[in-house]
Amino acid sequence: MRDPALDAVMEALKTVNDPELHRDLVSLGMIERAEVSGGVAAVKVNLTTPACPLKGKIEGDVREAVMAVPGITDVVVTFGAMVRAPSQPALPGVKHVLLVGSGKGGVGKSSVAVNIAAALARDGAKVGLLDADVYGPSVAHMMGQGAAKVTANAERKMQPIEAHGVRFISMANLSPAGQALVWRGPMLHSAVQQFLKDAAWGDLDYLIVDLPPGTGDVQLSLTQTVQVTGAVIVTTPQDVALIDAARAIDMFRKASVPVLGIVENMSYFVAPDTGLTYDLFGRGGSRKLGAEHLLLGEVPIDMEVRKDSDAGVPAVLAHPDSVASAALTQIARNLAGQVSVRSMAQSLQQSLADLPDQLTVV
Ligand SMILES: Nc1ncnc2c1ncn2[C@@H]1O[C@H](COP(=O)(O)OP(=O)(O)OP(=O)(O)O)[C@@H](O)[C@H]1O
Repeated sequence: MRDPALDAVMEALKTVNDPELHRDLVSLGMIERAEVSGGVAAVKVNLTTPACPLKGKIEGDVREAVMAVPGITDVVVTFGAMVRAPSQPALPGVKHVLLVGSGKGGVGKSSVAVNIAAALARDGAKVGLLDADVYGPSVAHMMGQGAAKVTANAERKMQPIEAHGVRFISMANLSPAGQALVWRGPMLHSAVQQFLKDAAWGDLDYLIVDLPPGTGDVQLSLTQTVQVTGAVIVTTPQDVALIDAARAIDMFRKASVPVLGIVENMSYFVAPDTGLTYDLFGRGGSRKLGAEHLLLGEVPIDMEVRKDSDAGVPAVLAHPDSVASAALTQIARNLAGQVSVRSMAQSLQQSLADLPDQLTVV
């Protein structure tokens, strides 16, 4: 028997749009459960990522729409999440490979990659982190696992190390500490292949890859080895960094890797004693990279970010309430949001392509 109160709640939910996907929650299949009992509605929304940047807005919109239904006196909104895999998942079990690159060194690419990974994992996503910065691997140290060694499992696959809720592999955990790696292109190609394909990553929503700075062999090798969902470019706002960042963007464009957004690191500095803000490198400079590139966020220079890195705990976990950590957390969520939008657009395109020819809109 149909429940008219439940029907009315479902009708109300059809008026609530996902703010990023611009379609209603019902037709997107995001309402996992809706019940009405004694005037109280219980609605479970299945998000496209646990790191949804607009969870609060969706909750507010659902509440408002359902409370407007006559007879409803309260509404309880709960959330679940399932990251959608693209039609061609990157690797078996790995839904999305996301590259973190930069035009030049020292702009904070590894710090951003580590904090994005930790923030997504804290939000409930299954996250891996591959340190492909084979010349200057710093991820192991930043994760507090500089001395750990990668072992082989029963299937003779590399077993990623786990820390802060993230599975990761870094060259630093394979080579004796302090030894420089003198590798040439083909060796690098096979090392990156092995890290990706011969590691027991297990099921992952996101595999974050910390690339070496610049536009070289490793970057190309990666884009040729797996289906990459997209790349993030980390830059400081100063002109010399932006020129190199533009080069990195161009490289990804040529390799057909979508650039999902820009992270402006070391954007500004707030003096802890006076509270005054200094735009040391010219805050907002990354907008010069062009309006078509989404700015995922601006991270201030914060001594805690550096200290936490050195102490082996990502800042988003060690000091979650600092301005820099809040920015990094929001960047991770904005990135997850971009991945959802891309996946949705891809699956819509796919369903259009699957339509019989006579139905295709011309
Ligand atoms: N927002 C920030 N505030 C303060 N220190 C930062 C910030 N971002 C990064 N750092 C520090 O700057 C240094 C360089 O950062 P990181 O190693 O992440 O850069 P990178 O671009 O990956 O460098 P490389 O190209 O050499 O691998 C580190 O000491 C790091 O702790």
